Amino acid sequence: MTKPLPRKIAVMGAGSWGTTFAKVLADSVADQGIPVQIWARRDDAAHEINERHTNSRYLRETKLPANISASSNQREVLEGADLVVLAIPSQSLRRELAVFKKYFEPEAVLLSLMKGLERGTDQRMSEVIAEVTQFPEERVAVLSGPNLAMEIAREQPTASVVACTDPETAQWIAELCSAPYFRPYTNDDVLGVELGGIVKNIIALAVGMCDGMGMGDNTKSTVITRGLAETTRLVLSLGGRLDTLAGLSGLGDLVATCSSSLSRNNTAGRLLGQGLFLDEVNDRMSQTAEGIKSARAVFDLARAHEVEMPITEAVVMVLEGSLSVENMAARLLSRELKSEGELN
Ligand SMILES: NC(=O)c1ccc[n+]([C@@H]2O[C@H](COP(=O)([O-])OP(=O)(O)OC[C@H]3O[C@@H](n4cnc5c(N)ncnc54)[C@H](O)[C@@H]3O)[C@@H](O)[C@H]2O)c1
Ligand SMILES: O=P(O)(O)OC[C@H](O)CO
Repeated sequence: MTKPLPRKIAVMGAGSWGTTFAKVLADSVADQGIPVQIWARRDDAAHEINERHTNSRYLRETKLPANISASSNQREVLEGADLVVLAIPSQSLRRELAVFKKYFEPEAVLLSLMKGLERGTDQRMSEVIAEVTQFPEERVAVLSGPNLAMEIAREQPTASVVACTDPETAQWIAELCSAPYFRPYTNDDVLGVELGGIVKNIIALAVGMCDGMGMGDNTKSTVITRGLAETTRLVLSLGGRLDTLAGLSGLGDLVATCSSSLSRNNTAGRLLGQGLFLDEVNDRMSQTAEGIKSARAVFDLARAHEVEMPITEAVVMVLEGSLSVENMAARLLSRELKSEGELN
């Protein structure tokens, strides 16, 4: 361990990923006697975690380890926490941070699990965190990878990536979340890791739309591959690295999300492909599908940097009602022919 062990770990958000990642942490640090405390918005969710060691709304019957507790009081959860994990919907982060930051320990490390881009500012979550808290980038990290919460809650093996510009911080976090069924790698390309996790949600919406319209595996593979190409163009133009996109937080997460019926983004896309209106899809989704809100921000960011992202553009048009799902394929296929290797 490169830094001292944390006295306590706080996880802000008791949804499916916040609760599951709290379990990963708790399983990882159980022998070291480090408590993991979850902040739940609702009292009844905190009560259920404390009394029954379950969070049935999100994780059904999964039993949570004994060293996890919960509270709906932000101050109680954050006081004494040297590692703070943030797992709430991306569009609400800025507002919630304004409250959380009053209780952060001055030397705490902040870790984002979120995979959205802020609408209006086009900022990644690590950028929002740094701006609102004024914490130095050495103490702001992100975790991203092929991490469907329900599979990890069932302890099915997976890997992920902890990214921070400070390798020592990334290593410290990786050691704290290394469980028998969860293997974290480290990376210093924060932008590449974070954007891979954001854009894959939009590509998963597109894949879901194709599924919903009854298209087959050639179509799916084409969207995934060309989705990776446009993600790569964006990441490279903003200073991220190509090898990051070939890794778990790039290709790995893209494949998992686009293939899985557990994915909320894939599911939302499928419902749109089946002909539901966006309002109807939103009504049916009880959980966060980040791509729906982030698509416009990603497209704006790409345009500001003159990066072509045709799949993202088509998804934005479908979401905003200026293109029907039925016409999406025709629009993408009628573009000017080009060489596959062109990254710009
Ligand atoms: N679920 C997954 O498999 C998974 C995996 C990796 C990353 N993520 C990312 O983690 C983040 C959280 O996702 P999740 O799956 O836990 O979402 P979720 O919808 O399951 O839960 C969201 C949690 O945030 C709370 N919340 C909702 N609105 C809020 C608000 N306005 N302010 C504060 N809290 C609010 C909810 O009460 C809930 O506890 C997202 O960015 C998602 O993309 C999810
Ligand atoms: O359910 P989704 O679509 O938010 O995807 C969950 C994770 O990001 C997969 O890694």
